[in-house]
Amino acid sequence: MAPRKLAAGNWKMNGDLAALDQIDALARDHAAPGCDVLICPPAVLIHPMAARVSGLADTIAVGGQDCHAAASGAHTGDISAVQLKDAGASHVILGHSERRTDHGETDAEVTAKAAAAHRAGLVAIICVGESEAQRDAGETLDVIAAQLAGSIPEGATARNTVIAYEPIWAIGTGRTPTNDQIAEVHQLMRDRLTARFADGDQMSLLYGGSVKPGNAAEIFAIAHVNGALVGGASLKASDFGPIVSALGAA
Ligand SMILES: O=C[C@H](O)COP(=O)(O)O
Repeated sequence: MAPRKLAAGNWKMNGDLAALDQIDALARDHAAPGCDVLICPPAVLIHPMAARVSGLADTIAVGGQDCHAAASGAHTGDISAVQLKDAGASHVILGHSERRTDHGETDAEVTAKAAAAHRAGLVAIICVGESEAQRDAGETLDVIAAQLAGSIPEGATARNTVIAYEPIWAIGTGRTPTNDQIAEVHQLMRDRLTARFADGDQMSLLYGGSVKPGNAAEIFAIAHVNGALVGGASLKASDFGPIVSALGAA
């Protein structure tokens, strides 16, 4: 079985209730059979967005951007995977570089969060990616291999886990790696996942970092790129829709 195609939008700390209209426009204008579509809005929008998509003919999944490793407890400001599920989420992004940088998240913490997501019945989208200094130092493949080894729990399967490669220097910058650089990392990820997990050959691998309507088709043609994790261009249906369509056509 081939990995599932996934177009995932990460709204980060953007959007409000009025922005939910983008969901209607996306569903109306950009159906892409055979391609899963996911939006991860700020936590306060998960439940209203889930309610909004439940009325749509073409399903759009809703996800969180982080979760705590515990199911409940005295953790002010945090949200558990169980609560995300209860609010209507089916996925959660974990280990995004902005979480690793802004909140000091370690590989071990990402693993614990992913295990919690799996226990709650969520698909964990686990992010890895090198800094510009690491790429310049020729350390990219070692960094990615180490993050993969350290950030994925043992119970991961192709059904409950997606891996996203996001070079930190490409996020929100308008810069992207060359196709060969993306291919090299995605081949490494496929090899490592296949070696470690029984169905690692079926895990979806996303590329993220300045994906736009203008470069999406080219990126989706690269081997072992099964979709995208999109930031800025996921905020408007007029940008995200063509990316979804490009993935559907790939
Ligand atoms: O999670 C999404 C990524 O950080 C990519 O963001 P971007 O598409 O704005 O570069």
